[in-house]
Amino acid sequence: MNPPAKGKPKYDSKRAWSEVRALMWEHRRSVGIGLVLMIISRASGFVLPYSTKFVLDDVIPNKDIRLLGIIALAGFAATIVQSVTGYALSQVVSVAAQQAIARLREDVQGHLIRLPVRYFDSTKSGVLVSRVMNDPEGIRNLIGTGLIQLTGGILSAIAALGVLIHLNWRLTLVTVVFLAIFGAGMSVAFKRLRPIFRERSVITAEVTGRLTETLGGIRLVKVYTAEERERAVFGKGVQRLFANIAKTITGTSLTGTLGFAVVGVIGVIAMYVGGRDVITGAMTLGSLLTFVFFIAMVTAPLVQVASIGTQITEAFAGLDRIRELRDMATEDQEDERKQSVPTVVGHVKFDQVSFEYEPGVPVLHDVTFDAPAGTTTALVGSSGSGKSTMISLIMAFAQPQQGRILVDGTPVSDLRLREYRHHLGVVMQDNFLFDGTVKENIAFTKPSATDEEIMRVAQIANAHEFILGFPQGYETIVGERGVKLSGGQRQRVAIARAILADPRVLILDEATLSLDSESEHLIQEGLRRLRAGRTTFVIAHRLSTITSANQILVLEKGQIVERGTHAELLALGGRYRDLYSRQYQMELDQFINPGEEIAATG
Ligand SMILES: Nc1ncnc2c1ncn2[C@@H]1O[C@H](COP(=O)(O)OP(=O)(O)OP(=O)(O)O)[C@@H](O)[C@H]1O
Repeated sequence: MNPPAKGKPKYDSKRAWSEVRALMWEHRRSVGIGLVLMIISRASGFVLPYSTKFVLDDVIPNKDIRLLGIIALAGFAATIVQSVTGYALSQVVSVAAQQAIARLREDVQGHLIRLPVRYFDSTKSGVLVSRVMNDPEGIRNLIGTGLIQLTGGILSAIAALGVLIHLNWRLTLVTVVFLAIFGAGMSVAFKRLRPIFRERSVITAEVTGRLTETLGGIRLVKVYTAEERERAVFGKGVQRLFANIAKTITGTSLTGTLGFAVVGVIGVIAMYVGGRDVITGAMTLGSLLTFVFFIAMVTAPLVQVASIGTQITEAFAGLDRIRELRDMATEDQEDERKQSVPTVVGHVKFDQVSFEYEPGVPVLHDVTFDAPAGTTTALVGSSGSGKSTMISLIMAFAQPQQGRILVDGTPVSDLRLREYRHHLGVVMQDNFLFDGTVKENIAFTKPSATDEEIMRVAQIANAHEFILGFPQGYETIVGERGVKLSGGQRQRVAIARAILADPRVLILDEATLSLDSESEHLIQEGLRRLRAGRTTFVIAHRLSTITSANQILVLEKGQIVERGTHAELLALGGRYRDLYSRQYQMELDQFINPGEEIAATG
């Protein structure tokens, strides 16, 4: 597991504050009501301790039962007001905060999934999940009870301090000196704790990410009996998390202890100095007891301020991370600057395209070719030669560093991606299905499709028969990533899905594994129907595909080394012939699909 990312943009507290202000302004109604309720609640909390003074100084010496009744009534009323306002406060403010969290989560997820693909390649999914689910939680502490409690704490500490000065200013001065020492200790402690708190969210994201991967690859883990290794990796992560939490527990409990010690010392001083003042008559007994109560009313909020302060720093850090993410331009935002091209015919051209993922490591070099609308271009070449990279560029997942990719004469970089991708269709080796019904998976490309449409495309894709074979038919649940279907069945659902999308440009990555001849035939037929009339790019592994392609591009180390039709390239006797005799001839010898003999020999 990696240490926390270094070289991150610096934490911008000015911007964070302005964001918090904006957030509070947006929720000014509930924050305002919350503040009023909090002030009423805190003020009513003063009544009971302050009435002690009257009971001791006025009621008892004068045996004034009437006044005692009034004080008791006032105390009772204040308690009710305090409880009701306290309840209303949490209702108004907490609900508003949760609503804001829900909205922010929606917002962040919406922004995240519109970011360019390269961002997902370079960021762990655990981190992304945490960005959407955990970081917005911080809001709770800002517009929820956190900041209001903080304000309330500070206000009531100030008010209580006023009462203390009124009761005995000398004693108050001594108290303040000790509180200042406590405050300084707290500030040092929290300065040290803050980075540890921040690191916690990084560790949590990493551990969650790894756990998600382990579960996603559970079959691989089991086959290679890697359970113990995965447990150890997870254990290490969890221990790191534990060590981090342990540090913060030690830190916070130390500050708590310091708080208790300070309160104790202040209590002792109050008892000693105050006791002498009572003896000398400088202070009444009632004032002394009230003083002691009010010391607690000053210190308790201060301790609270320190802990809420940490939560608020956490919240700031979370919002800061969200801001970083939201500052990244989404593909939609980039689209706004581009011209709208509603129709795509499907004429694709690569014009001296060069591309690298990592600076200085070229993956494609000076690739030029023309794929007229409706034709099929087969990409062949050894592993790592750049076939998938070419496909990524066609899907506009990445932009070439040099050269242009033109669609109907317009550079892809000038097209609105949303509009362009609307005309794309894909069928990959490992077709991703979502956990839902077969019907939902086919309709993924057109949610408004009718049952008849879905059935029609399933028939064209040769999927209808096997779907009807399931007891639940089209309502069969396919399981996460489609695990409940066979590879060939998944492939056919993906073909149906692509047919429904009715794309102008089609991308196929043929399966490398041999399927039994029956389903192989059904899939080939489905693909043939899908390809008809569409510009198709296919990473070809099947002989029937390359023989029927309009052009074959032979890639080697990111360059096109040969191009032409199957017959032309065979006649050339070069790299393609080599590949052909090694790969396809073997296939031809072992396994001939119906109809292929003619194509292969023809
Ligand atoms: N996201 C990425 N970041 C960095 N390098 C990458 C990335 N994806 C691919 N590459 C590199 O680019 C080169 C070409 O990979 P590509 O996947 O295009 O090859 P391919 O011809 O499709 O191979 P295969 O037939 O094995 O799928 C490889 O050297 C690979 O390591």
